[in-house]
Amino acid sequence: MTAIAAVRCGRLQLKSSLCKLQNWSSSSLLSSRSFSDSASVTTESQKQQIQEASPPPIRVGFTESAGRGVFATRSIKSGELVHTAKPIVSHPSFSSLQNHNVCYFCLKKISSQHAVSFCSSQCRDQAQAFYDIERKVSWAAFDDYCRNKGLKYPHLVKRLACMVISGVASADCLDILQPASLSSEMLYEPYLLQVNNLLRDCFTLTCPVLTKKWYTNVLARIRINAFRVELACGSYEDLLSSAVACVNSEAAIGNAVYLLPSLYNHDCDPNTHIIWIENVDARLKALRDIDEGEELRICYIDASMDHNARQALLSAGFGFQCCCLRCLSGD
Ligand SMILES: C[S@@+](CC[C@H](N)C(=O)[O-])C[C@H]1O[C@@H](n2cnc3c(N)ncnc32)[C@H](O)[C@@H]1O
Repeated sequence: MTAIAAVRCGRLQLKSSLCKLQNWSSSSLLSSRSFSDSASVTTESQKQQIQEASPPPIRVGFTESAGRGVFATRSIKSGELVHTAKPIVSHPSFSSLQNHNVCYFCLKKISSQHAVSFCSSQCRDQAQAFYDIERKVSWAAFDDYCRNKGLKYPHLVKRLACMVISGVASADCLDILQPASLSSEMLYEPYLLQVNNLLRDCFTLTCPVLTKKWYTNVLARIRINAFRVELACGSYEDLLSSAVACVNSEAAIGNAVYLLPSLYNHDCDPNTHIIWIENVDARLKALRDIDEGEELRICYIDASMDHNARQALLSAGFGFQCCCLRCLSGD
């Protein structure tokens, strides 16, 4: 289903969801941060106050050809932090778990003896409810299968399932996001059935909402909305290569799905990028001056690829043909 079709099919639901999204202050998933790194702002506490006082200078609206998108409500300066976002769901990568080097909740770098460790008591507390569920189940078969097949999304589904069972997330929390169209061949791919069976078997204590339909719906949304989380190694600028989503990488510390960042459309010459400095909390920063009313777009893939490779990846991974100015120029 294309973006437009998805919007048409779910108009009523999307309208009410959009109203919720525009009500920034009531959304616990968004932090209302927006500030300029100007010289007049000198101290961290002043920055903090401004961040907390200002709503982000953006709104969600409909584009002409790419479904919903994010638009500037005022001019935004190059380098400005547009907003930050906490994930709806996240999970460390296999290599992070193997190397015991990230917090199991926020993905902050740590060094530990165990695959499951937390960087702070706050992270432990926030993870407690779903981790208690997770610990009741033996995941060995599920983990082995996913590792051998190189699958990362089922881990996001596994964590979301535990969050739903523990009551910290609702079963429909990803419904607002655009789903990928999963072809019938994909739906009946042996691995998908296998993972679904493994997941169902793991929940012998079963939650009635976690049906195969739930799993398929969640996976369809995760497929095009999950970000690969890669820390920016302390450098704030020149991070275009970090502004990628949904591509395989050994460097990734984990994967995560966010609400507002999922509504940014793609451009091969983006005006905004998404970066991670310390942990899974995402920062959306302007890459150049953006005019009021202009759409903010990020790059989903490695922008250094050539035209044909970019088009092929966007078509296969996200189901659209890119018509950005760079692609139209043949670059
Ligand atoms: C992560 S979502 C972005 C938000 C989406 N437009 C929505 O309404 O939820 C990715 C999807 O948006 C659409 N999209 C994003 N960038 C696009 C572009 N440059 N041209 C056409 N469609 C685009 C595609 O359908 C893609 O699968």
